[in-house]
Amino acid sequence: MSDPTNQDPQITYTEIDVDLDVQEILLAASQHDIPKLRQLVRTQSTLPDASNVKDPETGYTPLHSAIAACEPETESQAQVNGAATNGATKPIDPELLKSGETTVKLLLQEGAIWNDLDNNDETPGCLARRIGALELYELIVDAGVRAEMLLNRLDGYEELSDEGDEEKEAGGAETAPELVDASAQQQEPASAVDMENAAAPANSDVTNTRFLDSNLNITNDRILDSDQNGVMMAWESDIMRKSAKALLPRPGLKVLNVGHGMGIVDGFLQEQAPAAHHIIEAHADVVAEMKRRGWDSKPGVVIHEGRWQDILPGLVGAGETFDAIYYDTFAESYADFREFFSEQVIGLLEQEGKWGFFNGMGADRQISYDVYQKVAEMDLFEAGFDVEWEDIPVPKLDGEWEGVRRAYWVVDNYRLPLCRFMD
Ligand SMILES: C[S@@+](CC[C@H](N)C(=O)[O-])C[C@H]1O[C@@H](n2cnc3c(N)ncnc32)[C@H](O)[C@@H]1O
Repeated sequence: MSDPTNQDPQITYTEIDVDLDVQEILLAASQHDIPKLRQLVRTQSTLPDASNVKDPETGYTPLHSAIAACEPETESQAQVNGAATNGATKPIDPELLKSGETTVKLLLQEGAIWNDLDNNDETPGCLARRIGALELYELIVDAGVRAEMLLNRLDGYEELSDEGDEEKEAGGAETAPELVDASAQQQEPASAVDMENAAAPANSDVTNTRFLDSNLNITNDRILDSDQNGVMMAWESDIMRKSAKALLPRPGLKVLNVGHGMGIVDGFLQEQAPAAHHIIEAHADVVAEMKRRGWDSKPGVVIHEGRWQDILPGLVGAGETFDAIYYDTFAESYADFREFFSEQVIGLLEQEGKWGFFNGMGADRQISYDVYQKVAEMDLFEAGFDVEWEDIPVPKLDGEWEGVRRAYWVVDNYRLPLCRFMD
């Protein structure tokens, strides 16, 4: 057994120094003391990553501390100025908010991670939103957009390189964490969110292939993969109905749906009486189920068995075009989605056509949802599309997740996208 009194004094002093350094930075951040904070994070600190230190008890980073300092007091239930109150929250002092903004901007410039988690599972943006500091929330969202755009570009850059490709395809190289829960390990910040299920790893090729090789559990109200991830759930029906109606406003149009799942959106598309209805589906179990339900004998329906990556070039080559396109796949990354709209939709959509997608990116945390809405908007713009968003309230889903590995939907409103070619 070791003797606890026999410690190396050097180590003890170093630990104390490190702790004091951390507390000094966090204090300067919470006091919005810009000169001191700048000095500490730039020059004075011996810490390797001074902008991202953490309080061991709360998990607060300097960003958390700067934002938390703006939290308005709750007027005491008991008495304020002698009168009883209802416990309402006071507005944030404008001066405090202003100094908070300057501090947050400085920290972001100095490399503070926008989505690091504290011990309460909150990112700095979550904290800002909870206390009503919306100006600070927007600063963090913008930082998230910049980080994600950069990472997405770097991801594309890596793909151009020949070297190491085999390793990447074998699943060895791609370790970038997903947008939401990677936040705690954000020295290598997040990237490549999954389009729907944030529980699935972000390596699109390997993950999609593994998903397509796995057995599915298909019931009346859900499809689960072999890891109990929700592939599709009946609570999404209202979203599917509204998407189908927005895409096909009148009968006689030509539509393409990518990803049949439970056939919910395809059912609603059928109700709009399309002249032709193409469906691409890659999973053998889903294809078998759709045939069992007679989809292959519905008038005007054409089923393409396989991945859209393999099917669409043939359709483009054959000169097929559509008035409406819908995209809702599973276990694909944002990079796949971007490839879909920037490389494929362009060749398939009629000039006056409309297209949409299941907008589940980052939906297990409001700030991630907001960041990815902006990222998608910018990439859609770059690819030549305008997008309109319609907010649809999502009912409370508390009972829905029983038996599902992870709740992939947490935010209050679904933002339904409707995209068109720019004028
Ligand atoms: C979320 S479900 C679609 C749900 C559908 N919107 C509905 O209303 O029921 C996703 C579907 O996409 C399919 N899928 C996944 N990757 C695909 C790919 N690369 N190409 C085509 N289909 C794919 C899955 O097998 C699954 O059936």
